[in-house]
Amino acid sequence: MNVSIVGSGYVGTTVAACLADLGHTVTNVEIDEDIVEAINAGEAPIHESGLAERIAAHAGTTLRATTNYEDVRETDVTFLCLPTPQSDDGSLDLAIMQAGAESLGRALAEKDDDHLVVVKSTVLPGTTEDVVGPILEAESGTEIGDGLELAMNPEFLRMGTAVEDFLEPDKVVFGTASDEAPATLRELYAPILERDDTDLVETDIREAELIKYANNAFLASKVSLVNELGNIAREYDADAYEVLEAVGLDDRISDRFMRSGLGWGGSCFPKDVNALRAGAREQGYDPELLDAVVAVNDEQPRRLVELLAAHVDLEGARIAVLGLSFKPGTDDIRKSRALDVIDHLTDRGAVVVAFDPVAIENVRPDYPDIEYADSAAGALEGADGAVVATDWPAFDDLSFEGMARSVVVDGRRIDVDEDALEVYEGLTW
Ligand SMILES: NC(=O)C1=CN([C@@H]2O[C@H](COP(=O)(O)OP(=O)(O)OC[C@H]3O[C@@H](n4cnc5c(N)ncnc54)[C@H](O)[C@@H]3O)[C@@H](O)[C@H]2O)C=CC1
Ligand SMILES: O=C(O)[C@H]1O[C@H](OP(=O)(O)OP(=O)(O)OC[C@H]2O[C@@H](n3ccc(=O)[nH]c3=O)[C@H](O)[C@@H]2O)[C@H](O)[C@@H](O)[C@@H]1O
Repeated sequence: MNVSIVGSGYVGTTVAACLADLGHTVTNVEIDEDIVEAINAGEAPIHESGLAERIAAHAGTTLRATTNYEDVRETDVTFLCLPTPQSDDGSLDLAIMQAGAESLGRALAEKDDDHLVVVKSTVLPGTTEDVVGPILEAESGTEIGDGLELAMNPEFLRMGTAVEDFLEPDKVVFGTASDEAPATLRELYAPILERDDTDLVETDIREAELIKYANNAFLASKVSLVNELGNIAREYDADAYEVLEAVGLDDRISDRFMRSGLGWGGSCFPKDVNALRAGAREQGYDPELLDAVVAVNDEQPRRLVELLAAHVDLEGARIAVLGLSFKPGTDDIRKSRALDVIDHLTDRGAVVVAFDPVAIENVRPDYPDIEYADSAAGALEGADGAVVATDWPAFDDLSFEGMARSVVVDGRRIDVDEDALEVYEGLTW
């Protein structure tokens, strides 16, 4: 099938490369010329395992990128993979989606054949039909249902394992409002749907939109609940990891997303939980539980720094921060809990020396006044204390030798030889 993908970030680039791998012909429409150039040169514009080789294999044949929206006319289906960030008040900001829909609609005005537009971005219920649809109709001069079809197909991939998650998902969700769209989507996803482990959910557009938010809200809530239980466990001098490992043996609960500590960050959970809270309020419902989920998450970095302050006078102290990315396996620092830890430390007068295997250059512009080290050992050298903010595997079994005082507060439960340290505190154990 001939497919166009608007927006070539984490989702758009991954989906494009994977669809090309499944045998489709794919055009990425992207406003960033550097990204377009990279893809056309056969290079991955972002770091994701398995992505570079797929782009290299298909670029120039069945995969190409362009800044020209008119190229969508050569395709049968367009996926919108544009950012849906949060506004200052936490609500969903649709400005980029609206601009993208306008450009797409204008390009489709000159197309005679039928076209299917699929929203893949995370959007609140009603956005596809009440915002994107009317813009497409107005700009293209074609009515939905009469040459133009709409569908919603949320994406559940995680950063760091994006390719694997897209090609081997637990579920695929199609939200449609016509008879033709499901058949087209089934054909497009055929090899993925043929897997025994992939469930297909076919539903209406509103449900598909909400499934995505409910999914993220559930996972973020699970981690906040695990953190609250971890905080309580610590008060009782109990080990939350042992407790929750046992709890996770219950099939109804599962052992995944059970790691307590510094909390959840990233470009998705924070903005999506906030958009759902703001959207719920707009609909007249007060989402008290989701408010608490965010409140618990926001407290964990402060709690970590309090634990350290119980052992080290932070004013003027040299503190190593190990890990900056919002989780291991990525250089993404958006809403990383590590940044909150750094803010609390510097507010209390500490001298921060940070290390991360890949994310330092993303942090430096916003934090030019802290120190950065080339290695974990370099960050620890002469430090009066250390905090673990990201569970990079490379931090397991680290030697904390060289610290002025080996006081370590761990927010992520890495493997540590506690007996070799003066003080070792786990945030929730
Ligand atoms: N990053 C992730 O792991 C996941 C993200 N999502 C959702 O997918 C959507 C996209 O997210 P990401 O790929 O992370 O965003 P991103 O920010 O990585 O990429 C978006 C791309 O769109 C481009 N763009 C902006 N305006 C444009 C326009 N008018 N025309 C063409 N291109 C334009 C940007 O230059 C950028 O390359 C969001 O709604 C997000 O919530 C869903 C599942 C996973
Ligand atoms: O909507 C999205 O964009 C994506 O958001 C998350 O994916 P991602 O943000 O890449 O990362 P996760 O692996 O879910 O981790 C999110 C945060 O939760 C934290 N976490 C996760 C699991 C856990 O047990 N404990 C924990 O603190 C991580 O450290 C990280 O900060 C979801 O897992 C994806 O399914 C979804 O598609």
